[in-house]
Amino acid sequence: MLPRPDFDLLLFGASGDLALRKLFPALYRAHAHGLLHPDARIIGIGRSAGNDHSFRQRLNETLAREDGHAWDAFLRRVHYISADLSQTDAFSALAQTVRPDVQPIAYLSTAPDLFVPVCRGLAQAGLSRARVVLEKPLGHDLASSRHINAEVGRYFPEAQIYRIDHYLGKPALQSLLPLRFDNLFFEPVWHSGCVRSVQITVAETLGVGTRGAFYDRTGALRDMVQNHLLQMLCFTAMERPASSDADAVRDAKLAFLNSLRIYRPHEADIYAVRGQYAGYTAEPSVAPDSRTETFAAVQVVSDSPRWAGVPFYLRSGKCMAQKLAQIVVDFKPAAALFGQSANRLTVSLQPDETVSLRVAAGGGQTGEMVLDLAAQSPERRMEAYETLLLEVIGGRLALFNRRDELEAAWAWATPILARWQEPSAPAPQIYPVGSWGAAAADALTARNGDVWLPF
Ligand SMILES: NC(=O)C1=CN([C@@H]2O[C@H](COP(=O)(O)OP(=O)(O)OC[C@H]3O[C@@H](n4cnc5c(N)ncnc54)[C@H](OP(=O)(O)O)[C@@H]3O)[C@@H](O)[C@H]2O)C=CC1
Ligand SMILES: O=C1O[C@H](COP(=O)(O)O)[C@@H](O)[C@H](O)[C@H]1O
Repeated sequence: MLPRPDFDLLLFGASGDLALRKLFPALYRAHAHGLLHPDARIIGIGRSAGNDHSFRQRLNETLAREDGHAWDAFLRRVHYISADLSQTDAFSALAQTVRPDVQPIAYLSTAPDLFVPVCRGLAQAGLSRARVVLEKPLGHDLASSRHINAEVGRYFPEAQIYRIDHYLGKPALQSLLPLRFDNLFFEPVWHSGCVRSVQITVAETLGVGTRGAFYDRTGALRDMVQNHLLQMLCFTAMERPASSDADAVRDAKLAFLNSLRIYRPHEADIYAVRGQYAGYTAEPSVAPDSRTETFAAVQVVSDSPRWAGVPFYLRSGKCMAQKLAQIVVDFKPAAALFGQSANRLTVSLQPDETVSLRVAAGGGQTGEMVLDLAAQSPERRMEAYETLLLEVIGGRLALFNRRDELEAAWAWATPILARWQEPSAPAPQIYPVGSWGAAAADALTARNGDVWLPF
């Protein structure tokens, strides 16, 4: 077992949706499996009034667990402070609650407009040794992301900043690196000579639910594509890193992101499609005339020599037919001798965690070789947020985004977003709930003689 360092976690936004739905359950699971130091504390901070007792009661009501002993012990770790983080005087009292001899961790599960005031407040209150965890979205375009990064960088060095993309905590995505780089079977054919196309789909069945106010300002390209899908693409298409160190992997991702073609407005109209599910504008806190996209599909082009001419298709949306996240690498057919066949490698992140390879089996037959990652794993599969929280506690940066990577991703996404702001841009195409998104996305693949896979 890895060492279990002691810590005080200042969880900003503790009363919010993400903290209650994902972060506290993840911390509880880590606790219940004995992965937290016995003295480690979680100090929740929110604007709502409350104290340790009332907040524990709230957790009890929201997240009650059956196994009473572990849950009670977990609740004893949890404290709550009510503070208005936009006020500079909030921080000295917070800093005094942190034990001087343990690692402070500040997890900012708040809107990004609080990132700078909180970082400034923490540093001025003497907590500049804290590790700082920043939730996405870090800004809403390249300029705002640069601004936040520059401001946060005035108070904390890059080595203490953990920018979350929870897809990097998904085990099947992590499996992609050893799959590619540690197997002689794959790396030699991982290039435009053998790969016909790459497709990445992250589809959700639910709509925006209670997050309409946030989502309507955000949209699918910012919410999912700029971060989760581009990270999946980086793992799929980056060059071999010089080593497995955090910075070597981040250097390789950065180089790939810098190879992506930045679209001019007329190219955005050709290569990017947006859609909106029917009924979206009637959702709570959504503008009745909203043009926000709940579905985005983009053909990405890399100018790296490895990928010359290979289309990368990305799509993501809400209210789609199925909840799934997968990467499909579609290989070119070999010159036919016994009948034509093309291999296809599918890495499924969810709902199943599998790697499937379609192979020709002779006599015109093709079959799937399926590796069930979850069934094969001798260890408990952790949910992404548990993995990432344990990485922060352990001080390991490899699964977090570096500033330059994030800005390269924004540099790619921002011109498309800017085009979509223009009145002359094609409006989002309405798609039926339970479908595969805007039909116009089919034109992206059809143009190259492809279809969205595997449907
Ligand atoms: N929810 C999700 O599924 C995901 C969210 N995220 C990101 O995580 C962040 C948090 O999201 P979410 O939990 O949904 O947001 P919520 O709006 O549900 O929660 C915001 C939290 O911030 C607190 N807060 C707001 N203003 C202040 C203030 N002035 N002083 C002190 N506390 C304040 C709120 O306190 P109070 O409620 O007490 O007023 C609440 O705890 C956002 O950046 C979001 O984009 C990222 C991925 C998924
Ligand atoms: O970051 C986000 O991700 C979730 C989807 O995450 P998943 O792990 O359930 O696939 C998405 O619903 C949310 O809108 C977005 O902010």
